[in-house]
Amino acid sequence: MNEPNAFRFQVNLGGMIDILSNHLYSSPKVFLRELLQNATDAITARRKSEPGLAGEISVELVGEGSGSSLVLEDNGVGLTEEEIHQFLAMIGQSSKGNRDFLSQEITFIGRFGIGLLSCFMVSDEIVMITRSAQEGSPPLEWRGKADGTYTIRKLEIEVAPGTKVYLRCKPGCEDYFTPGRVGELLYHYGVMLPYPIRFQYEGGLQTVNEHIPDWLAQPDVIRTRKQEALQFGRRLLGETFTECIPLQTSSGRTGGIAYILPYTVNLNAKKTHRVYLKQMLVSEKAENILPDWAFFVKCLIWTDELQPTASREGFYENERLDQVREELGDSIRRELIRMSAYEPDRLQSVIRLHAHSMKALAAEDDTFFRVIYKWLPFESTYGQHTLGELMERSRKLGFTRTVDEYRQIAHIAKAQSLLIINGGYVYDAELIDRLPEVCPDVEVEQMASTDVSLAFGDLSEPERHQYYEALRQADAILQRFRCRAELKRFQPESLPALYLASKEYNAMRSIELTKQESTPLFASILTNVSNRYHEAAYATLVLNLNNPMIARLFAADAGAMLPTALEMLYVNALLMGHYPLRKEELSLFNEGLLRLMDLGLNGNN
Ligand SMILES: Nc1ncnc2c1ncn2[C@@H]1O[C@H](COP(=O)(O)OP(=O)(O)OP(=O)(O)O)[C@@H](O)[C@H]1O
Repeated sequence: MNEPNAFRFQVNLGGMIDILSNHLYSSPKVFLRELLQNATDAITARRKSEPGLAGEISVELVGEGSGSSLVLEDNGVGLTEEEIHQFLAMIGQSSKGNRDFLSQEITFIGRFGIGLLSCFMVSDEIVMITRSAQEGSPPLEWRGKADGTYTIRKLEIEVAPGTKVYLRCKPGCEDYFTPGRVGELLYHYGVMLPYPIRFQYEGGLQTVNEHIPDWLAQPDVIRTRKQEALQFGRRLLGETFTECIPLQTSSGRTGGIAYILPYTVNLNAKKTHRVYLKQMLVSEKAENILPDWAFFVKCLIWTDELQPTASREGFYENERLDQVREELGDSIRRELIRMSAYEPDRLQSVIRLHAHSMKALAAEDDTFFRVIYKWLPFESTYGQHTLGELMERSRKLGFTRTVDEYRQIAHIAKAQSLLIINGGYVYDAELIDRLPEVCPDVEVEQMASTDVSLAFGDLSEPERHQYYEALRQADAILQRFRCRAELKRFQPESLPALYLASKEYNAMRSIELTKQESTPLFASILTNVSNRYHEAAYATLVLNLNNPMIARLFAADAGAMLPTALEMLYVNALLMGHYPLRKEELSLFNEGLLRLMDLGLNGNN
């Protein structure tokens, strides 16, 4: 039998570059990151056999904008001709040998063998002059083109070991070839690099990473040098901060600074942090490096133990990352606990801005909850207060589980000085529920709208007789809404009527509201469902005899006025309780209003 022919895959380099530039890298600017990274790796590799070598990276911009060139030189390990064929010209092949994703040892930053291709986003050709540090290696010139071809030639010149990369500005990329932009990007990516980077351009020379901040080795020093650390954060993250927290893992291999955001952020806000691997910025948008609750900080993190993904915009989810995330979270938690003991005012101002984050953390961590519960703010019928302040007012705290329930009873509870907390926002009810574990002398009780009726005063026997007939009429008027009328006395006087509904009734109401917006088929299914609730479903309109208008309505023979007045009171009570209105209730309100105006005008005539 004939052997099938074996062919090699061909790579369309143009297509490959398009994939990288449009789908892998967030912007062409990353070419400078990749070049700095290669230079750093090359120096690190050479220092393995020559530990005393002082690494150096120099960048030169010749000209500006179109027609200009950028040259990046390092005194690293260089490349032999064989290595060029094997690593440089082979896409996806790297000399850096740490492909093992589980490896704990990360010597080099690069490892995918694709980084250099990013240079094609800003230049049509990459020219490299390199001389390997191996004894007797000749200087070589490699020219790689975006069409996938390359040439190599030996050079008859004297050069020291190392590599020089030349890029000529491609039309449309002029912005990346100006001194301002190059200087800014070099700082951005290389400010923490251990090897000095010098940048030369027409009329200027600057050292990018003159002072490597010493909090890299010991993040704790920012406690005594806060202003410096805040300024560092402003330069790198472009925001003005007033608070920062040192971060460090137990291995000492990951550290950083967490800057507390000076404004309140949404629970779902994207959390992005800037991460330096081996002191080189690899990720500006790392999302997965801190616990979810830490959405109130923006961090600078440096590590030598995490594996970046090929795009560098995240890190591989593995046990190591889990541990780092946990320990960085611990650093933040510990600092907040420390503040509670020594700088409570500082902690309180953080809580005021980031209550949501603090509650998320307290919900997850009992110790933290015990430390900060007093300062957590809650909405209550006594206003917006911290739990500590509310507990000073009463050792018995009522709370609701939903915002709707709270709204339905807040006005009446307020009038009766009943302390009820709105537990409807995320984490709130959960935390209140746990309060007695922390403060055994505090009682908490979940309240439903039907519970406030406990504070209603019954009518006297003669009153009951007096209003019997009017109440019967009122009951009949409200029957079509499956609502009963009751006459009571309660506070505040200004509230004429209160709408109370059982859970079943509320369920039925919301099914009916959905029915009004559904297709006929779905509506008939919903009818079957809501029928199940009919038996148990009831609502009550409690009319307040303390209210002068209700007193007049029931005392006098209201006659023609009674049905309209009751319907209006019913709709008004629904609105006060924040219940959504059904179609017929809305039209009732409109018609009722007109009818009352009509009656009023006729009466006045
Ligand atoms: N300045 C340099 N000095 C020495 N060798 C270099 C230099 N730049 C590139 N190389 C060689 O070229 C290879 C390919 O580089 P490239 O940037 O494409 O990938 P990488 O750095 O290995 O991995 P990654 O894609 O993760 O950055 C490297 O593995 C290295 O062997």
